Amino acid sequence: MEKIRNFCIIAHIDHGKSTLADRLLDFTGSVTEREKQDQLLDNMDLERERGITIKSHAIQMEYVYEGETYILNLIDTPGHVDFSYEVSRSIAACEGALLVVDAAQSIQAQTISNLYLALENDLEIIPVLNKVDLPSANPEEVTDDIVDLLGCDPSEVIPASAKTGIGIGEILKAIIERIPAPKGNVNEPLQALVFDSVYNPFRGVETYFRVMNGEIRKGQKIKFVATGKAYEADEIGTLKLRQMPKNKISAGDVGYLITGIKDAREVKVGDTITDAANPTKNAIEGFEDVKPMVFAGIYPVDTEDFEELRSSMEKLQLNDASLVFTPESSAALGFGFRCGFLGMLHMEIVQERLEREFDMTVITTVPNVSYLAYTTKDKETPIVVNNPSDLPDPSSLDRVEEPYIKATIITKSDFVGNVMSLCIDKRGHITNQTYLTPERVELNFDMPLAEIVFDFYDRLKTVSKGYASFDYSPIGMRVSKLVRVDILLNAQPVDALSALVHFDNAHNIGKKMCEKLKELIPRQQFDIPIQAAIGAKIISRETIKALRKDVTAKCYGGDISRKRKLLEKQKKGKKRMRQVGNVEIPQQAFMAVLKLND
Ligand SMILES: Nc1nc2c(ncn2[C@@H]2O[C@H](COP(=O)(O)OP(=O)(O)OP(=O)(O)O)[C@@H](O)[C@H]2O)c(=O)[nH]1
Repeated sequence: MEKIRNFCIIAHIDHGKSTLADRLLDFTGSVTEREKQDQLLDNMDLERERGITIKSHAIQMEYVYEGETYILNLIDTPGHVDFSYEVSRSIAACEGALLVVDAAQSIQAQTISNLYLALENDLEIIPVLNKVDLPSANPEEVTDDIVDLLGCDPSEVIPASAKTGIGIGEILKAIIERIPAPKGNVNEPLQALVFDSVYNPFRGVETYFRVMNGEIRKGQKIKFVATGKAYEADEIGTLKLRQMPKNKISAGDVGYLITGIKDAREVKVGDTITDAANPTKNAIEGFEDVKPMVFAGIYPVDTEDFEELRSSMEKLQLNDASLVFTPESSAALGFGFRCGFLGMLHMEIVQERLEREFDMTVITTVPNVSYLAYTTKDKETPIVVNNPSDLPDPSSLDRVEEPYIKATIITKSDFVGNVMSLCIDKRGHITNQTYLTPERVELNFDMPLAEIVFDFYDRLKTVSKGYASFDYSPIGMRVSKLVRVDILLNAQPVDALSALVHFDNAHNIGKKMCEKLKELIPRQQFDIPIQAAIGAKIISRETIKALRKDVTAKCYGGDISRKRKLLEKQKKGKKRMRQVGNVEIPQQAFMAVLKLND
């Protein structure tokens, strides 16, 4: 165990995490030249075909230092804020972290948020100043920034280039000398932390774990503490470029487990694996069920495809444990599902996979966050509102609470004004402002999650000309004045177009919604009034004027095949349209509320 080092790499996006990992693998000879050319690529093709993530989640290197062979386990952390809980679990499996900072860009929002996670887990931090080869690098200044942030000595910061290989030997030396060896007792009952899992269509769920105490043996009867389920460890092993089956993995080490589990939901990141017969008394602390943050309806374009959609969603859930869904029905769209996602990125991935892997064309409705509503009858028991139609009638409503987040934004001082007005526009309250250097400012805001899940990040990039980085973490529920804005087309309410918005913005949003829908809904053979309403009160109105579009008008003469082609083309264009009453609504219209500022 003294010869094992478990570490992760934390960095802001694009600061060179993956490139550094590759360089470490090269330097330790974990990939031979041939493997680099042949097997690595083969492996990747295969993985691509099977639809498994190409990146490895943990990789083991061997490195000889001062005559002793060390085992270095590099544990990968997911990069996107949607998956921050998973980052915290990966971090919990390590004793140390390389904090990679780009020598041209210095410290950014995710550098800080990931650093805090690492410090909470008592990790030894090794600061790496990457990209020193860049002409635009500012090594002295950025080193000062790092020293200020960590309170370390400037000599502890390792200048490196993941591209040219500068400093890689120094980094390996620091990993061995500065990161403590894992602690743990081989003689105690098995206690292993699940930090990741992937779904492999041929072998079932592969679970990645770090043994904290005891050991896990091939064939052992094991149990997952949170789910309470027991399995046989069919195969265990360590992860090099490919899986290396082993007979046993002991305290301190990292490995994979295959048990024939076919449903990803049975393996939860953060859970503890233990021996079924002699279970540990101390499950690893801090287990959390991942909670979806964003909800939206998914409906088949063709109502007849509902059952097919259900079976596709069930299959998708087998390998995406964080996807949740329940059937719902909409007067406008018929039967579909209300789905919960970790964030907007996750929602896009799910929609994309339904189309690509299952050939389903779906309509997604306006996403919203999850609210809690209390009625005057019962002011204590909340009603969970994941769908605008679940909001109780305003007359019976006592109060509504919405989720808030703490946002961390780092930007240049020139853009502080712009960023502040954006955040205030998004109902944010500034809580802190710190000058990291005379040019760089860290701003903290408390903001409603609902305001940032949609277009916030894009607008932040615009107002800061790209010089702002952003991260957030949830801070609980707060009371808010919410109303539901309904949309009526041809005097018929279209429930799938309803949105929950803050009262102060409701009139403005209602007006913009009507204008946007007028743009997006194609003209039809009759006038279509569009109205926005809060309860029975109409707050805005537009009209789409009638038009008859005859696509075959151009086809004079008798060429029937050409005419058919045009009609076919027109049918395709309609694919993502839904007939609601006698109005055809294209997919974009259902998302119109998100694009009001375009
Ligand atoms: N010049 C120079 N470029 C580098 C260096 N390290 C990484 N890069 C480049 O920086 C870009 C981002 O590097 P990645 O390794 O993909 O960064 P990452 O942090 O893994 O990014 P994500 O995976 O998107 O989070 C790539 O274009 C790299 O080629 C370096 O030391 N010097």
